[in-house]
Amino acid sequence: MNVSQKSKENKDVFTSTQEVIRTALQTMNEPPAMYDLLKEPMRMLTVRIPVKMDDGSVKVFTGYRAQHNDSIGPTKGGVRFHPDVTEEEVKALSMWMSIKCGIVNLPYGGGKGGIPCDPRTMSMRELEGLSRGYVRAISQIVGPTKDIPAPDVYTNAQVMAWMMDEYSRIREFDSPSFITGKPIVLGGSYGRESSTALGVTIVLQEAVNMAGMNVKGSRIIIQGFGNAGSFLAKFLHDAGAIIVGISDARGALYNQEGLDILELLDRRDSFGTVSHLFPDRITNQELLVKECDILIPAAIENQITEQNAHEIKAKIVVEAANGPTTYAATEILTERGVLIVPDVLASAGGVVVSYFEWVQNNQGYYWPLEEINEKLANILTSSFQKVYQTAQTRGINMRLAAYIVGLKRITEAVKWRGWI
Ligand SMILES: NC(=O)C1=CN([C@@H]2O[C@H](COP(=O)(O)OP(=O)(O)OC[C@H]3O[C@@H](n4cnc5c(N)ncnc54)[C@H](O)[C@@H]3O)[C@@H](O)[C@H]2O)C=CC1
Ligand SMILES: O=C(O)CCC(=O)C(=O)O
Repeated sequence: MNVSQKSKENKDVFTSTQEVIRTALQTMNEPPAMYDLLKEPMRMLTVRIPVKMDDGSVKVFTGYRAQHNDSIGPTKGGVRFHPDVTEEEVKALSMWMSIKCGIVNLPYGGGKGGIPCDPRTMSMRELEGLSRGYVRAISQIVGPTKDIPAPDVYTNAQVMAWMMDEYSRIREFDSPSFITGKPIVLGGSYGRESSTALGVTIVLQEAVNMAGMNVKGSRIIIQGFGNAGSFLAKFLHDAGAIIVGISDARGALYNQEGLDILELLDRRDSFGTVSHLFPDRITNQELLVKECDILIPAAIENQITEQNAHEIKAKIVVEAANGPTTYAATEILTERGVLIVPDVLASAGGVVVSYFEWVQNNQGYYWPLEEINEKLANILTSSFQKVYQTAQTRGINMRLAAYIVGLKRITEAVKWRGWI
């Protein structure tokens, strides 16, 4: 796909998010001014970041940080390093974060950052320069009580550590609560690394119960084998599911008898790539329409569209990725009786444990893993039920229901503050 097609797709992601927000607010009888406030991030910063590359040249990168709405509290959300990042995509991602935080009741609004770049072709020294340069460029608008970044696609605990160190140097005091997803030794939380996948597993279990199915013995396809996808494959494999398909940026693997997940986990690289090691690779698009009971997109946006929604075989789609299904495809799948657990609910485990990390940093007292996972399970189980019941009671699809649940707290906060 060429650059202009990608940027058109990202624009579509942004405008269709606006449409779902508009419909949700209308259903909630909110005044038009509420939509005017929430249809765009309240702040969008674009920065230029010069980085000295290993060959002696200077490369200037573009960076974005979007802050959607801070009526409930500081904004929160990951930073993405990926070649396809665009301004529209980062804006949409920040809007989804607001809704996600609203659904799981966190004292945050949504934020998101991104840099169009390809970390797979950069050295560690260049990546460190880029991570530190990004923090210097956005330092005025971020901070533990303003906007708290975290990992997303192709960023990890090492990138968070560099960013935290740079911020602490600028402010001249140690600031662990500036960012989450850090290594444990620097104030990271137990369970953050696996939290997105654990959250997906918890809501998947709820969805399976509602559909009268069992995780054990279910045939599952997972698109994406990075942080979210790889932990998910392990958790679901351990729960007795048969993982029949996985994929990464280079292709996909499918075997209706089940893949050898432990071997794939062992051989994947640090960017979540493994499919190129096998000769019988298929494409990501071919994988999505293969036979399975449950489909879990856990990579990037716009994967299930009007083009392939009719061919999806799964009975349940659980969105670990942000924005993998277009709204038109949501309607087609719902019409076909496919139960969708939307991204803003299914992928909320990461930000929930990021919140726990921030709380622990602020109080300087750290919780054991069992306590974190138990708190996470309670939040996500009740959030699933809230969204599911809203969908049932109003006779609407799960995505619109999730937006209504998520927007409710934001609109309340906006009104109490006297903004509208
Ligand atoms: N890491 C986190 O805490 C959270 C992540 N998410 C979402 O989960 C999704 C995956 O994120 P992570 O696992 O953290 O990223 P990651 O960087 O660890 O892994 C990304 C995976 O997607 C694959 N990928 C990249 N470009 C692709 C393409 N064009 N087509 C197919 N596959 C491609 C990569 O090969 C890799 O397997 C994203 O949508 C992210 O926003 C959501 C909530 C939290
Ligand atoms: O952990 C966080 O703060 C945010 C994670 C994130 O970017 C997401 O849920 O999409």
